[in-house]
Order: sequence, then C-alpha cells, then structure tokens
Amino acid sequence: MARPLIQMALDSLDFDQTVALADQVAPYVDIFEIGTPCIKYNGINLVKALRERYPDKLLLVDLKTMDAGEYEAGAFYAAGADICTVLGVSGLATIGGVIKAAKKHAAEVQVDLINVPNKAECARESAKLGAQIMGVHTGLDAQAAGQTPFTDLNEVASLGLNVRVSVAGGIKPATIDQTVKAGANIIVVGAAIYGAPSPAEAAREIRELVEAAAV
Ligand SMILES: O=C([C@H](O)CO)[C@H](O)[C@H](O)COP(=O)(O)O
Repeated sequence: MARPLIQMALDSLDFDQTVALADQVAPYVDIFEIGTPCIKYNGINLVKALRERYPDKLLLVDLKTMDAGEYEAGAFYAAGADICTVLGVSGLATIGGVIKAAKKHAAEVQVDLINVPNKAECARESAKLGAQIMGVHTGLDAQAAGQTPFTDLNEVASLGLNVRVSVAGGIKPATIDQTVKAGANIIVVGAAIYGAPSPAEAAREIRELVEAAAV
C-alpha cells in the first residue's frame, strides 16, 4: 500500500510560532497546512514566507472558501499554494470557481466535506467537476462535542472515486492504524503534534506509525 501523506495543520495565530513549528516538524511531514484561523489572521504573507522557506514541501491553504471561489483562491495559488480548500456546502458554482483558479496554476483543490449533509453526493459531483481531493473533516467544535471522522471516512473512501481522500479531526497516534486501513491518502494532524511536549518527537512518532500501518 502506498504510504499516505502526512499533513501538519498549523493552527497557531502567531506568524513566528507557525514558522518555528513548521521548522520542527518538517523532516516528518509532507504537507504544511496553513489552518483557517491562521490564514485569516496572518494572510497571504505567510503563504509567501512558507513557500520561500520550503520550496519543495506541499503547501495547503485552508481557505474553506464559501463564495467568490475563483477570485478568493486565485491570489493564494499565485502566492504559492499547491492546494486550497473550498467548502462542499458552498455549492458547485463556487467549487468550480476554485477549480478554475487552480488550473491556471497547475495546482489542486480540496473540497472540505465539513457539515455537508450528503457527503457521497457532494464528493461525486465535485470529483466530476475536477476536484482532486475530498476532505473528510470533523472540525474542532464538532470534536469538542464528541464527534470523530471515522464513519464518514469509511463512507467516502468506499465510493471508489478517482480522487485522494484526506481525513482530519483529532487524529492521534492511537487512531493512525484505523485511518490508514480505512483508505485515507492524506492524514491531517494538528493538536496531537502541536500540543505535544515535543512537536518534533510527536511528528516522528506519527510518521513511524503511518509507515508501519501502510505496509
Ligand atoms: O481544519 C482544522 C480546523 O477546522 C481549524 O481550521 C484543523 O486544522 C484540523 O481539524 C486538524 O487539526 P486537529 O483536529 O487538531 O488534528
């Protein structure tokens, strides 16, 4: 089985702390995600800074776009984003706009299925439009209410669409194995790394667990 990519969710509001955390975990992760609160607070200069510092890492900007897809995402692709996220609940016109912007930069689109009532239908339609990644996502507020992404991950991964499936929502060492076996292609980890006493050590452990589960 191909090893799923590991995505580090950078969810701090502080510019320098975000870059410092990226530096600590860089050897172990494949994708840096500039999280939604972080991109709203710091803006496009953080995209440019991480792009310049890490020319060879994949960079995902978690815009969670809800409207004006092409207009909003275009600037972030131009600044160096490899992937931008658009909300599934935004609808196909907005998703199509982000796909159009991505194409201009030979970049990719992730549709975030957070709070989408019919995830299978949204994933199918978005894939037909040309989105490359479906994001199964239990957000921080839903996590606080006790929800997890695993049932949705099983459903979306079993659709057999020609897309990669990303999963986010409280993923931690104890849930890596089931996440890999459920068919996730991209595993997003935030708090389990940045909240650990040593983020570098936590990222190294996640990497080892993903490699072990993917044999
Ligand atoms: O996308 C996220 C959240 O909605 C805030 O933007 C998180 O980055 C994502 O949930 C991953 O973080 P953890 O759940 O802490 O692993």
